Amino acid sequence: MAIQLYNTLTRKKEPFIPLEEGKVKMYVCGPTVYNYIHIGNSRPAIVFDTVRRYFEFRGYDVNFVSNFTDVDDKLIKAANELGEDVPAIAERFINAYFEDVTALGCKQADVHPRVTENMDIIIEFIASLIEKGYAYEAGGDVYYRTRKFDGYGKLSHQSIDELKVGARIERGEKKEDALDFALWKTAKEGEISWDSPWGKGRPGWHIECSAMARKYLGDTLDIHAGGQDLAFPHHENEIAQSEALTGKPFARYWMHNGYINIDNEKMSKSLGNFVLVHEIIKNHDPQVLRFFMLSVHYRNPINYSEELLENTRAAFERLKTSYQNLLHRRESSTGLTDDNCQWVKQIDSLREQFIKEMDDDFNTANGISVLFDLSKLANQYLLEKSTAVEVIDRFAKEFEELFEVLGLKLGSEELLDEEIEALIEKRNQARKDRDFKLSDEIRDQLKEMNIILEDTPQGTRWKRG
Ligand SMILES: Nc1ncnc2c1ncn2[C@@H]1O[C@H](COP(=O)(O)OP(=O)(O)OP(=O)(O)O)[C@@H](O)[C@H]1O
Ligand SMILES: [Zn+2]
Repeated sequence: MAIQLYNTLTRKKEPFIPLEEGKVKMYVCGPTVYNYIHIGNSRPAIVFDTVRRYFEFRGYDVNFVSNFTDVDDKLIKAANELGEDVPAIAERFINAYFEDVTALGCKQADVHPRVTENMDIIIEFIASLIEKGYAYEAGGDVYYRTRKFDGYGKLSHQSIDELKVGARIERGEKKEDALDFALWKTAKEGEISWDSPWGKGRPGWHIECSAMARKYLGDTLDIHAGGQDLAFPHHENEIAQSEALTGKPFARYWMHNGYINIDNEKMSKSLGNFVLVHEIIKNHDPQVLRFFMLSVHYRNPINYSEELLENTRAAFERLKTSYQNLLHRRESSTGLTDDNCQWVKQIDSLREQFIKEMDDDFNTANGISVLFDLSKLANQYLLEKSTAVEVIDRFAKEFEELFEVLGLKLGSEELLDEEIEALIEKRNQARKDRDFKLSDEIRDQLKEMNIILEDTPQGTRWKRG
């Protein structure tokens, strides 16, 4: 069966049918790089990285493009406030973005295009829209003629008349109609700018994605994605721009992630109720944050609190401990045992269950439940008197593959200090009990994780090797 995904455009779950067999062309709106990302901003990064990984796991070749908005009003404002220039700020926060999302287990996109490096195609795009009558110049600005585009409102399911109610013409704007939006903004004195047929200025926010998505993925994409707040007006405007230019559907499937809230309010920079990823990962394993995020279906809201994050840590550790215990047991395991088939069958059926859950609109929450079932099954197996290498390996491989799909690491290199100390405590107890086999096993386990023990008269000391 095909992967089913919820399409904001049709408000239905639909089977995913790629434009080109075996391929997925996917564009995710990236950050405006004027600050560190907060936990809310990290949700689309984690969610759509997982979507990409899952498509790859199911054998698709994914072309994944995610932009950086490296010039816009917010960046210009930040530059003025900090007394720095826009490119310096953008560079700093692009680096910070990579650092944060890499820590969260996100792979780099195939292309991370930047607005400032694509000015030529953006200007060309706007010029073509003017030529076709979908845009007009007014005093150095260029606006999109919203009413001219028939399907306007189809993504956010609003009619032009409903939209008209909320629309205003701000002072100084030279729009023909309150619904029109800016494609090009004339530069104010001293502002960063680029030459264009309409004078010095910079592009509006929406046009950049239409132009860059087209350059890297073509006229029609399989999937276009971003946070729920982007559906309107950003994505609605992207559709208007792209479809007016090409006459073809811009994206076949639109995916939107739900909000991270704090006290039931959207986490956002403007409300000031945000927690930066950069800060939180100083005291919390970033993998736990990823696990936390994936424990909820991507379209549901998450009410964030540090306490909740802390609670998921124990659950995540339980999964990893099962895996570690399997690896340990491998050495003392034998060849085939009589009931191998039974266990392998059960593992197979859990794998199938995981795929079924993920095929259903990337239900990572249920996928993670299946991982807990796998862990329970593994723990049960480890209670058997004798265990077979073959079964242990099968369990271990399943853990490794399914963790990889979710971008989670089983790696012991992330052992926290407390975990190391707990293992040392366990080893001390084993030595008191004169269980030298166990105490040596723990020493070896720690050694494998690059932790070196030193027994001194004052007790056991440890260091990372
Ligand atoms: N609280 C949130 N929960 C989930 N996704 C969010 C949240 N806030 C922003 N996003 C998403 O983060 C991505 C990056 O957005 P962008 O850099 O434009 O953030 P922003 O709009 O400046 O953030 P803010 O909303 O805090 O002002 C977008 O896909 C956006 O939808
Ligand atoms: Zn966009």
